[in-house]
Amino acid sequence: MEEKYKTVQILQKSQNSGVFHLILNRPSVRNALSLDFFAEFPKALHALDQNPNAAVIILSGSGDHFCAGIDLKSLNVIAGDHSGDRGRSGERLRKKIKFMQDAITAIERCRKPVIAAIHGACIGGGIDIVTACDVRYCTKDAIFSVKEVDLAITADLGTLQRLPRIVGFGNAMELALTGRRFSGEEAKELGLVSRVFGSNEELMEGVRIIAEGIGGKSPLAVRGTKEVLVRSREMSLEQGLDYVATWNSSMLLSDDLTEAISAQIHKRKPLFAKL
Ligand SMILES: CC/C=C\C=C\CC(=O)SCCNC(=O)CCNC(=O)[C@H](O)C(C)(C)COP(=O)(O)OP(=O)(O)OC[C@H]1O[C@@H](n2cnc3c(N)ncnc32)[C@H](O)[C@@H]1OP(=O)(O)O
Repeated sequence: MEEKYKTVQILQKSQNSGVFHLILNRPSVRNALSLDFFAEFPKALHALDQNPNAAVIILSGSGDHFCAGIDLKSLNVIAGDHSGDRGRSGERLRKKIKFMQDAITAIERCRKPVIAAIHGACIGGGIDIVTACDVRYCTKDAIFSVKEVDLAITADLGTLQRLPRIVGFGNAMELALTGRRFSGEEAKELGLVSRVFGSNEELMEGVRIIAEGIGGKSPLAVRGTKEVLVRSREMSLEQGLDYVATWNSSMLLSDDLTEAISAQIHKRKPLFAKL
């Protein structure tokens, strides 16, 4: 039985496809991110990571928007504790920020691919989330903004680290310094999303097909591809090549390789054991 969450929801829309939906689920406040969210989100991802039936995760928002960023009412709770010694209250605040960062990084730690399906607004903390995802798609009417600077905040949950690696340093700097809104089409031009869909229905259907395609591949090869790509960002070319050689020195011994080759030769669909 899946755990019940207040801020997110896990759904499996079709049995056996391996595709699970993780939905930001506070539509009345446009899926704004409360402190509860930062506790529940990594738990939900961990549950999916550990679920052998889950091969791919689609992350989306319920209602009219993907995510309105940090819950502005929680910001007071997060940053408003000035009690006691200033050094100690600073240390408490640092601990909270690290806890929130960790919740977003849980996306990268998840062994299964996480695909963001973005519609409507994706603002501030929403950008922190989608830049940690493995693949991003959006609707034509999606609106993005690295909004933190307008709230007198230096974005601190990953956007300033991950966005430049996706759209390039200059583009990330311009978006983060201006906080300006940009469209789904511009997000595609920048390389922030891989494809733009005409409507939310088309987005969810298109992403489902893509996710099912990935879900039908060798779970070990998919896991290895995510792991090696994410880890290689921090490595030199030589270190990255060394890492993948070590990785494959065990993974290439798996039954998946023989199954994939046999399926290719016999022109049939491969069948892989779950992870
Ligand atoms: C330590 C710090 C860590 C992280 C920091 C992250 C920083 C950020 O995330 S910065 C970004 C903050 N977010 C925003 O500035 C966005 C604010 N919201 C909007 O711009 C709009 O709501 C919208 C997302 C464009 C959607 O517009 P619309 O559909 O017209 O809805 P509204 O009528 O504006 O809102 C409906 C309802 O939701 C409440 N709400 C919206 N956003 C938030 C939010 N971020 N936090 C809390 N509540 C939010 C809004 O107040 C309305 O509530 P009612 O009670 O119905 O009035």
